[in-house]
Amino acid sequence: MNAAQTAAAFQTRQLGLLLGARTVLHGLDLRIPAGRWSAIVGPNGAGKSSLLKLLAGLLPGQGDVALLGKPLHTYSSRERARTLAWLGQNEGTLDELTVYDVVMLGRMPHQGWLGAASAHDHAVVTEMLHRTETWDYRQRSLGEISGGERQRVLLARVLAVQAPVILMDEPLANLDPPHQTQWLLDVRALVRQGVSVVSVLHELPVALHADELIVMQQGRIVHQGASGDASCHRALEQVFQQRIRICRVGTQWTAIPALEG
Ligand SMILES: Nc1ncnc2c1ncn2[C@@H]1O[C@H](COP(=O)(O)OP(=O)(O)OP(=O)(O)O)[C@@H](O)[C@H]1O
Repeated sequence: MNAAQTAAAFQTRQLGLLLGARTVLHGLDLRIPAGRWSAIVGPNGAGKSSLLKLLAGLLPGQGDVALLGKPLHTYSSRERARTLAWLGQNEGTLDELTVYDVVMLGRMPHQGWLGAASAHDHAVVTEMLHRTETWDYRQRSLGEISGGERQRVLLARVLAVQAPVILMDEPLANLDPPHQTQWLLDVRALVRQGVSVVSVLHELPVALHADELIVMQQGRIVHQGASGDASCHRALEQVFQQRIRICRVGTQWTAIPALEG
């Protein structure tokens, strides 16, 4: 086990979020292991995206967040951008940029303030465009490609950061089944390299492949544990109001709609 794996990717203490009069997150004490893939799941409005944004330092909340053993607020913005890569939802401001330039944005934390992209930066961008099968669109603007193609470009940008910690909010949105499978394989490869991946997912059959699930409901964590554990499956069925069943298909766990009664 290397040093990054012995530390937690994230450790929170009494992490809370109040939006207007509404308590969105209720004092969460959470440890997310390093070098693993953790998937945050739960019903609409449970607070999943809010939690991810607080872990990324994108929203001010109450309480503390430590990233790889060090308080998040003590990171410089540049150091944080190198350490933690973020894939969010609805990033509409990039529409005018070419696909190539969007992926090159992932290299910015590695460049000097006025520095041009290096040959290494171009090589990494090229590799990630090929890996996400977006190379053919590289000269088109982000606003001129389909939703799934766009999602793959944003994934390429996140991969181009080559950060030890990656946060992804609904990374499978608009991806067709083969690209969902590819995403799963990419995440596994990242974890094998020691990267910590935390993703918010609605696709339970994919989430059930994570090392660990964090199950949320109404701003609280109701379960955290291995995705294959029976207690985890019961927690999922409970937060989704017994309207899904977790069952085994071959060697895999999956979720199906509970159509009976
Ligand atoms: N600006 C806001 N003001 C007040 N409440 C908000 C605001 N933004 C979000 N909320 C509320 O915070 C709660 C958590 O929202 P969040 O987006 O974190 O949930 P989520 O679990 O990611 O949901 P979904 O699965 O629908 O994406 C929801 O009840 C939402 O209505």
